[in-house]
This record gives sequence, C-alpha cells and structure tokens, in this order.
Amino acid sequence: MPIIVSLDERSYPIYISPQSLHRTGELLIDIGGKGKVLIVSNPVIFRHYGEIVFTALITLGFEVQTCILPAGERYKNLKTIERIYQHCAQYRLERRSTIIALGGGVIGDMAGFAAATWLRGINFVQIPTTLLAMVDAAIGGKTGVNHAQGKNLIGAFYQPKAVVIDPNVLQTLPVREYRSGMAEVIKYGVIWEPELFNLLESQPQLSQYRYLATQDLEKILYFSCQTKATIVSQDEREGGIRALLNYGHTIGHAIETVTQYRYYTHGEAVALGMIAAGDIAVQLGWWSKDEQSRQKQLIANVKLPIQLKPDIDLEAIKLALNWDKKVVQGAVRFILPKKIGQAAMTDQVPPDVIHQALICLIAQ
Ligand SMILES: NC(=O)c1ccc[n+]([C@@H]2O[C@H](COP(=O)([O-])OP(=O)(O)OC[C@H]3O[C@@H](n4cnc5c(N)ncnc54)[C@H](O)[C@@H]3O)[C@@H](O)[C@H]2O)c1
Ligand SMILES: O=C(O)C(=O)C[C@@H](O)[C@H](O)[C@H](O)COP(=O)(O)O
Ligand SMILES: [Zn+2]
Repeated sequence: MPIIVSLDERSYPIYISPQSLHRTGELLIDIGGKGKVLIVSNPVIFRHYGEIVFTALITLGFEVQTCILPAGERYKNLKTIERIYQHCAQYRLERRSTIIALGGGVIGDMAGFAAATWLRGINFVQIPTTLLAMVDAAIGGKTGVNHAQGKNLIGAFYQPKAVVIDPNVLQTLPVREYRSGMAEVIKYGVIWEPELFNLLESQPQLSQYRYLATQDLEKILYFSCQTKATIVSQDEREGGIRALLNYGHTIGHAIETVTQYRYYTHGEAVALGMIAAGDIAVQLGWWSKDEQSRQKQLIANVKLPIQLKPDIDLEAIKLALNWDKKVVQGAVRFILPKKIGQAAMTDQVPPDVIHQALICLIAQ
C-alpha cells in the first residue's frame, strides 16, 4: 500500500517498492497520465536508469523525450530552468503532458518548478534516485531554484501526481550522498519520531548503505516518508507545523550560500545546522546536554561533519541568516529541539547565543 500525501484534490501516492522503476508506465497510467512525457535528469543518473524508465514508458505507448541537465547544486538556477522550458517548447508539451524528474533533489526541485510554471502547470511525477530525495525532497511540493542572495529563494509550491521510490537505485549512490540523505532522516527523528531516532541509534554501522539490513532500510524509508507526508498533509504551505521540517536549515542554508555550494552537500550543511540549533537549544535551556550529545553522536556515526571548516566567515553566515524564508519583520526564526521527537519554532534567540553556537561549531 502506498503512503498517501493527503491534500484533497491534490492528494498523491508515494510508492516504495524494489523494481518500481520498471513499472513507471503502469504507475503513470494509474494516475491518469497520457501522451507526451519529458524525462528530466542528469548524465550520471540517466546513464544508470534512463533506459529502464524510457523503455517502461515507450512500451505502454507514451511519447517520450529527454532533457539532460548538468549535475550539481551550482546549476540549480533560473538559467537551467530556461533549458527545461526550451525542451518543453521544442516538444510542444501540453497541459496534459507530464514532466518526470529522474534524479536527486536538485533535478526534482528544478523539474518541479518547470512543471509548475510551463503553461501555468502540467503533470509532474517524482522518481527520486538519492536517499535525500526519497525521504524528503521528492515529497511535499517545494520546488524552485537558488538565487545569488540565497538558497531556494525562487520557487513555487507544486505537488507531484505521484512519487515512485525504487530503493534498488541506492546501490549506485556515492557514499557521500547516502550520508547526506541520512542527515534529513536524523532530522525526522529529532523533530517528530523518537522511534526512528532509536532505530538509527541501534544500528551498529550507519555510515554506509551496504551495512544496513534490507528491513532496516525499508523501515527508515517508511518512517521518513510517512513523517513528511503527515506533516505536509497538515500544512501544505508552511503556515505552521511544516516549518519544523526546516530544523537545521536556518544555519545550514546560510552555510551553503556563504560557501557557494562548494564545500558541503545540502545534507552535510543541515547536519552542521542541527548541531548548531541543538547548541542554541542547550544555551536557552530548551533541551539537555545529554540529548545534544546523542544527536551529535548519531551525526558522527553517519560520518557526517560535526565541525565547520575554520576558514569560513562567521559574520557572513550571520548576515546570510537574514535571507531565511522564515524571517518575519526582520526577526530570524529558528526551529529548536525540546526533546528527541519534539521541536518548536522561536524568534527569541539573542545574537550572542547564535554567535556562541557558531563558535562552538568551529572550535570543538
Ligand atoms: N524540495 C524539498 O522539499 C527539498 C528537500 C530537501 C532538499 N532539497 C534540495 O535537494 C537538493 C539536494 O538533493 P540531493 O542530496 O539529492 O543531491 P543531488 O540532487 O545534487 O544529487 C547528488 C548527486 O548524486 C548523483 N546521483 C543521484 N542519484 C544517483 C544514483 N542513484 N546513483 C548514482 N549517482 C546518483 C547525482 O548525479 C548528483 O551528482 C538541494 O538543492 C536541496 O535544497 C529539496
Ligand atoms: O519540505 C520542507 O518544508 C522542508 O523544509 C524540507 C527541507 O529539507 C528542504 O531542504 C527544503 O527545500 C527547505 O525549504 P526552504 O523553504 O527553507 O527553502
Ligand atoms: Zn533539506
């Protein structure tokens, strides 16, 4: 049974099943897809999985074209979106046509934004190929690109018609990207799901995909996708509870922007952001030193970074915080943990507390 993101007429299924890539055609028919399909991907991912998806669609009568974009966060911008539009125009995509994102969060965010805006919205399906995109980016309808001033500043809420997760594709995922996805999994454990946190803590080896037993990976995928689906179903446009999903992102996004996406993957920056947010929470008396060390230990067990490179300009990070989308009337708002499985938002964090958390992040 798929997990459902429940949003009235915009509700959609998340299928998690090995070999589901081979069933892309049937799944697309199930959700009413017909006619033209544009697969948006990058060269590495398309080399691994493009043909499977292409064939699955062609054999069921779809008219399939491809749009292969350069890989990397630094291409997540409006210039690349224009390339997708060129393909949409060249292949005359119509309102009933479908864009399929075959890739990680970068491809998903961009393909989704193009789908949201081409002809003011055409069908969109997510086939995430990174752990991070499976558990987070492909679900919930946040689409968009970066701007020179900051991360994801341009975008739209636009839900996919389905999310198709084939865990087998993780076999080719580079280990650094697997770890990056684990950061968002840890996030769910801290903000929402203590059982997931305990499951992660109980793993003897978390740092590589191949060390995880199949049933544990399945549980991790289900817990994570279910958590995201539950939160998004309650608050599609981040008017309230959805902001919890931004745990670790306030400082994480600032780190990514200031370092121009060169040093850290998104998940690595979020891991650092969670440690800093946890430290702020300790300073404010929101959560215990003991829970902060459990969080830090888990992050370290995954072999995600727990320290910021010393040459990074802390003042620049503090300035970049002002571009966070949660800012209200100039006040930066943080998601802070209260206990494992519970977090809340506050705009009452004194500047010296933020400064101290950043200093701690460097000097450990
Ligand atoms: N929309 C959302 O809700 C949301 C949530 C979280 C993150 N994001 C965004 O997602 C992006 C990060 O996504 P990501 O971590 O998936 O990184 P990514 O999309 O950059 O992919 C990472 C790398 O893995 C490679 N790759 C992907 N799948 C592969 C596979 N199966 N085998 C081999 N190589 C593979 C890609 O070519 C790429 O080089 C960021 O831009 C972030 O802002 C969005
Ligand atoms: O889905 C959400 O809501 C999230 O915040 C998930 C985050 O992991 C993700 O990185 C998201 O893109 C960040 O959103 P933003 O609004 O801060 O750009
Ligand atoms: Zn994220």
